[in-house]
Amino acid sequence: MALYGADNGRGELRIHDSIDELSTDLADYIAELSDASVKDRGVFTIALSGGSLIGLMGRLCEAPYKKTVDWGKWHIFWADERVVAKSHAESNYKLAKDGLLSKVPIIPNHIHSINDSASAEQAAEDYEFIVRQLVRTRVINVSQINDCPKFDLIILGMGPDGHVASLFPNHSALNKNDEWVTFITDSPKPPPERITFTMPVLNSASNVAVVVTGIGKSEAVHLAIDNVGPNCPLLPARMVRPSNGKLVWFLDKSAASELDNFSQFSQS
Ligand SMILES: O=C(O)[C@H](O)[C@@H](O)[C@H](O)[C@H](O)COP(=O)(O)O
Repeated sequence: MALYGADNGRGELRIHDSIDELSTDLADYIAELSDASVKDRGVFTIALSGGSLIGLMGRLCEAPYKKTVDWGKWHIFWADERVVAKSHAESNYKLAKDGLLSKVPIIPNHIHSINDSASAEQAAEDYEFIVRQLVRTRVINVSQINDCPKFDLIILGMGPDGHVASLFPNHSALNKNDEWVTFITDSPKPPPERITFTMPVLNSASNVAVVVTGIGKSEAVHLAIDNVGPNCPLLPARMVRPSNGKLVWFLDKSAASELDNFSQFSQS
């Protein structure tokens, strides 16, 4: 059974007994957002990350979602990407293509992948150009607050160090406020070269989901969500607070186990 924590200002918590249950809830959530967005604007813009997330989204390729989701209206982006060839085992594009995109009828030119034959710096510049074009043509919504792109959904994983997308703790990319897409060449998590949406873009989305499983991330979940006082290290995941959107955490019990109110959730 899914256990829903109250929103403490750091997002809605959806804590699940099993990975299986989490995957179904995640598929329901994405399908509902897609329906609402297609009804409202005729498109659904979703930005993916890499890692275990794509496997957890796998339920979307199964019944009933495979038939009921309006895949032709989806536009796919990457909140972050490793700067490697699209055919490379480390490519987030390849991961998503093999695990999801090749199994559902998404229109090929709605899949907005990076320029994989350029340097990290050039790839970031090119990707921002693509996003700007689609903002101009209103495929991607725009935030009235800061003119940033307003994706219908940005879906993130989180590392045990609290990184999201390719925004790592204590890295200068975390403070980039004047660009939509930036690059790094020294990622602590391999491979080193990556491009990533900046924090203002993450926080401009209509919906942000952070999907985290496993005991190895429980401390970072605690630091990202609980009130941990002024000496708390500045975790990228804690900085995710959509200014005019909704944040939802999808956690399994292991990842949630160090939350201050975990015992309360587990009894509800
Ligand atoms: O390309 C990447 O490496 C990412 O987008 C990264 O932010 C990832 O989502 C987290 O590191 C969680 O990855 P895991 O779920 O595999 O631990």
